[in-house]
Amino acid sequence: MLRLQVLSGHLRPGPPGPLADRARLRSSVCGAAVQDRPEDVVIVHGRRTAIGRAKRGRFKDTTPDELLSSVMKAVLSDVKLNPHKLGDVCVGNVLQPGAGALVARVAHFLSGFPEEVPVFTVNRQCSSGLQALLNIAGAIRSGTIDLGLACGVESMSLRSMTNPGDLSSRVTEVDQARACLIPMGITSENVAEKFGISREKQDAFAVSSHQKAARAQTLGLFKQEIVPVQTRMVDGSGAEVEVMVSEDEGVRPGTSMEGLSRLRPAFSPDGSTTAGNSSQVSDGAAAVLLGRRSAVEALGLGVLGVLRGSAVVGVPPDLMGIGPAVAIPAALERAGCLLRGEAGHPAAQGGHAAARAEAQEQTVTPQT
Ligand SMILES: CC(=O)SCCNC(=O)CCNC(=O)[C@H](O)C(C)(C)COP(=O)(O)OP(=O)(O)OC[C@H]1O[C@@H](n2cnc3c(N)ncnc32)[C@H](O)[C@@H]1OP(=O)(O)O
Repeated sequence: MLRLQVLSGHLRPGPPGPLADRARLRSSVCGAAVQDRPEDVVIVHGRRTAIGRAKRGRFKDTTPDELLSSVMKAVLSDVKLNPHKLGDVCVGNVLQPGAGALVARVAHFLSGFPEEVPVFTVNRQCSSGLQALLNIAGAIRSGTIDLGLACGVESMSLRSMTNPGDLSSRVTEVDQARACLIPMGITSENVAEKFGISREKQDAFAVSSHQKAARAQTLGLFKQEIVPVQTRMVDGSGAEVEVMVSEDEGVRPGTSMEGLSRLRPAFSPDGSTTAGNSSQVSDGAAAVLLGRRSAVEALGLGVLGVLRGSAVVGVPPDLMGIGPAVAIPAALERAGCLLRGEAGHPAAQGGHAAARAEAQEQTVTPQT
């Protein structure tokens, strides 16, 4: 939707700006490179829940199957598609048992989807939802299915990140295996140190990010994509109350450099990663409907975008946050897209939060 159009705008030559319509989308660098083909994998529609603050927000007592079901139903109902038309459903998840396989199938039936439509789940850590999208796209490309639903869901309120599960006692004998056990906050510190990303730079990025999100909220730009969810939560007095969740909870419009500078490092006494410049712990879900262009057009559905290419690249576990800085240039190259700036920027070769932002600033101009 709007977000897709803005991202495509980043890839156009000249100053970035929102694309007004589909014709302009097609004239973007990626779009111009390839003509429409019946076998294109296209994006039809997508919705998400609001992002709740884990453990303290209004989704803290909502189970992930309910979050997931709300977006699964909304996407199909928006485009008036009978769920029987879905060839497959893939759900990305990290923390729920078995990557949320049971959560996904329960959500499927809570949504009123038929049993003939299968569901599977995938865990590629932070990229699990994206991987779900690639799995559905792959099945469309191979001719296995015509249409599919790619989703992602997480409840960080109801599950913890701390239990690594059963691992060999030899995990400490192999450096890279041992590095897989490093907490993510420390990997952020490693990235900041390796790429010289100062506390000031991280705080500045956080301020800019909160400002953009607050402005978008004020302008109502997220309304189109957020599915309002009616749920229940236990409030401070212990009473169960009914709530409607329709706005992201992590946005702090009053965020300032001065306020952020007062926060203590969250993971290491001498570190630079704080509660203010970290990714937050959150609860939420999203779903995207994909299909082969020929099947989508035969059903009279619209096309929001085309999946031109994708790439997955492994990175050192102790620097795991740099993933997007390496994978984005690789994906754009595979898609035949041009990058604004230089794909060879040092942080693009190997960046967490601000480092990743640094690389992206050099390759994809941030929207103001
Ligand atoms: C590839 C990937 O993305 S991997 C990432 C996976 N996710 C993670 O690793 C999660 C990392 N983040 C975390 O673990 C947590 O967010 C932490 C540990 C950094 C912080 O957790 P919390 O202490 O619960 O953070 P919380 O958001 O509640 O903020 C704590 C306090 O910091 C201060 N604070 C936080 N943000 C701001 C801000 N923008 N401006 C000013 N003060 C702030 C406030 O005083 C806040 O207390 P309040 O909510 O009562 O006002």
